[in-house]
Amino acid sequence: MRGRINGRDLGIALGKANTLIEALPWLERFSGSTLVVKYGGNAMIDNELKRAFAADMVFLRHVGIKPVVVHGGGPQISAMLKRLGIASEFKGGLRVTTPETADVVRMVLVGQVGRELVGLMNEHGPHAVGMSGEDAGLFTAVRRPAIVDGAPVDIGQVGDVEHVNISAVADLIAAGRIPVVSTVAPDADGVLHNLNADTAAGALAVALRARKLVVLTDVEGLYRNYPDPESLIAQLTADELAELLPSLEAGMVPKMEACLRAVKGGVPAAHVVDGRVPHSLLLEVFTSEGFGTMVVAQ
Ligand SMILES: Nc1ncnc2c1ncn2[C@@H]1O[C@H](COP(=O)(O)OP(=O)(O)O)[C@@H](O)[C@H]1O
Ligand SMILES: CC(=O)N[C@@H](CCC(=O)OP(=O)(O)O)C(=O)O
Repeated sequence: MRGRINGRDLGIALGKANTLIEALPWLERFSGSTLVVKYGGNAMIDNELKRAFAADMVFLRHVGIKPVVVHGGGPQISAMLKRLGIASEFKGGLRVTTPETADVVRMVLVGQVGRELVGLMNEHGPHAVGMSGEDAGLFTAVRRPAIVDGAPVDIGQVGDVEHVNISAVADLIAAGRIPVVSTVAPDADGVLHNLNADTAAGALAVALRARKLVVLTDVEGLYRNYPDPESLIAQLTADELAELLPSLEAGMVPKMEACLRAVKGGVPAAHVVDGRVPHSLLLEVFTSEGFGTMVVAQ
């Protein structure tokens, strides 16, 4: 039987009630809106964190917000390539992708990382549906080079999102499901491309006219002078970010480009938050203080 709140516990109980009521204005504001959440491979540290993430997505769904998950898996792909004796190489923050690498990327993202997240969310009920850019024509890719020292360098089957077929996810959202998107996609000729997950999340947030893009990673947010902890940026505008971009290092480049693309494409706010902190997404969405770094149009 449930214990009843008694006088001794009242302080703690009122604290819980205050936490719930602090969320009210944010629930009112965001209920009914679409939230694109990018869950980075580096933030998938242990099962407990992944479970907390899955519970957060289901929580959002239950309070009337429409989460769309785009997951990464860079470290997981690198681990599988190593097991298979295939070298990993990155240029300008993007993986050099041969046809053989592309097969491994698809196998790990679709068959392993995406599956696991879908399974964790579905422990709460039949909520999540996994799909990749190949399903229902969700993404069409266009080959992109890496930018190294200001110059384009060919890195194989790596793509940007050329076209999004929003009906592929809109139908799932309308049915009350949580789409969990793995970022591989065919180009116009049907050739499989590896999409950076930040890039794909930014493009999807714009196409879906999302209310927010939230990127979960393994740092507290964007640092002006990485890794000086004093230089963490709480908020910046698209113009300020555009100015800062050329000075950023590898992993942060696609992430901040995605935030910029989202905000310039009409998404009111893009956030980078620390996915190593359990429930960091709830702290960002439902507290007045917010969490991590927020990018706004102006
Ligand atoms: N200015 C910066 N602010 C924050 N992190 C930075 C910055 N420059 C480089 N980084 C690096 O970017 C990493 C995050 O990118 P990445 O490793 O690709 O993560 P994810 O798997 O979440 O996409 C951080 O762990 C950090 O080492
Ligand atoms: C082109 C490219 O670099 N694709 C990424 C896709 C996965 C990803 O983006 O994962 P994270 O978000 O965990 O970094 C890769 O192959 O690692």
